[in-house]
Amino acid sequence: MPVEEALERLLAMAEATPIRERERLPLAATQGRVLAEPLVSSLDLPPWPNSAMDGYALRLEDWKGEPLPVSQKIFAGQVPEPLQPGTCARIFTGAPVPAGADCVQMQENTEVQDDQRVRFTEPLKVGQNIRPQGQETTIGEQILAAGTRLGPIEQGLAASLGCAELDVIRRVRVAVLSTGDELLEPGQPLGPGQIYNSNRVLLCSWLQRLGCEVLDAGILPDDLAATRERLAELKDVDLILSTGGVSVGEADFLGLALREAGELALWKLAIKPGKPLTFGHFRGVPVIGLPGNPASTLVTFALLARPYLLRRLGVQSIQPLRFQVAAGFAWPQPGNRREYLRGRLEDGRAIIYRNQSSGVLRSAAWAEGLVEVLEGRTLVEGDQVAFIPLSELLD
Ligand SMILES: Nc1nc2c(c(=O)[nH]1)N[C@H]1C(S)=C(S)[C@@H](COP(=O)(O)OP(=O)(O)OC[C@H]3O[C@@H](n4cnc5c(N)ncnc54)[C@H](O)[C@@H]3O)O[C@H]1N2
Ligand code: MOO
Ligand SMILES: [Mg+2]
Repeated sequence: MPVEEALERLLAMAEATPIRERERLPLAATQGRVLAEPLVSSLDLPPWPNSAMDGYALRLEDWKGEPLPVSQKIFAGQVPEPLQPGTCARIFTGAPVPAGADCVQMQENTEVQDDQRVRFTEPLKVGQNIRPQGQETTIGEQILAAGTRLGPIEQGLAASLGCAELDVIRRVRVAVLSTGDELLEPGQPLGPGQIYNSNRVLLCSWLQRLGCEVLDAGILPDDLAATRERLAELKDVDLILSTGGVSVGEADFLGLALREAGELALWKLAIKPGKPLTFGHFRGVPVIGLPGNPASTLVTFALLARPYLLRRLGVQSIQPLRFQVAAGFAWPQPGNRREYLRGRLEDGRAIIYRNQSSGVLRSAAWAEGLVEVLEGRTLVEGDQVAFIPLSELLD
């Protein structure tokens, strides 16, 4: 199955089981969360016309080339008197423009005379250096759509509109399961035949960055009965995300357990790394089985599980930024799967890590992004390839 089709099917399944429960949170606690309601402005921004510069406010008509006396001084936070005709007002950035004034000259373009009157040394236009009321936002305008993910910028924007709390979709509850008899948690001495579990922490901390509630379901031995049992225990979650045990080996039981339960939906993708990615349900709970090789786990989580999770929350824009760059490497052998090579940009070209084995997580730590090579494609140096920054995928 081509990658696009797999993604479409995953997204369709996500849309069929949207998470709708919401909670009201203090603004500062909404980082990474998804807006449940459109954010509509209850004020004009700015609420009143204000000065964009430190200088002098005046009515242009009053200025006939002669210096003007200063009738008041207005700081940000103060409420000015209406401007006396024939005068100017000393004004500072962010201070309200007095009624009657229609432009501000910055102080660099003025000279204060000995008699304290102000001479304007440069031409002026109506509206100059005034930020009009409602220039950014007017009352009733929709500022952010429901389904927007909140980050520092959106939080800042909500604060500028006076929101102290926001309604967000509750977190997705994800159980993370690592499968494999060979796995050992870091911190213990490695025995013969063992390797440390790297997928667990990789996924748990990635999910946390995405705003998920993570339930660490530990390590599952390679055993069909144990797999069935553990899957059955994880019934209060929105998704079971496992790694390993999805290929065709005699110790790969995850796909088998789903097939047995009659709910295996997706298997064998034209993606490298990540071919055996598995999606299904176990007694109604969605299960995504990521392939166990660490780089396969990473690529399939980034490109398939992440958008699935975001879509469960109602997020519409899930496509990461990608751009075309010149390949700084050759790709002489066309593949029958779409490849996501761990690469970086050097002198404007994409170069790739020397070892692209799906077992080598170090390739991704070295990389700045995924270089997409389409199925059937060959490349000579200088050909255009798509580059997806990893930073786009991590949050
Ligand atoms: N005969 C075939 N063999 C394999 C095929 C195939 O099509 N035919 N596909 C290969 C591909 S592609 C992949 S990817 C792997 C996927 O295998 P599984 O998802 O079943 O994963 P495991 O076999 O359990 O483990 C694979 C590999 O990854 C290591 N691993 C697993 N979990 C972790 C973890 N939590 N932390 C670190 N490393 C982990 C595990 O030790 C294995 O080395 O199958 C190929 N085989
Ligand atoms: O798809 Mo497996 O693609 O070697 O990592
Ligand atoms: Mg296997």
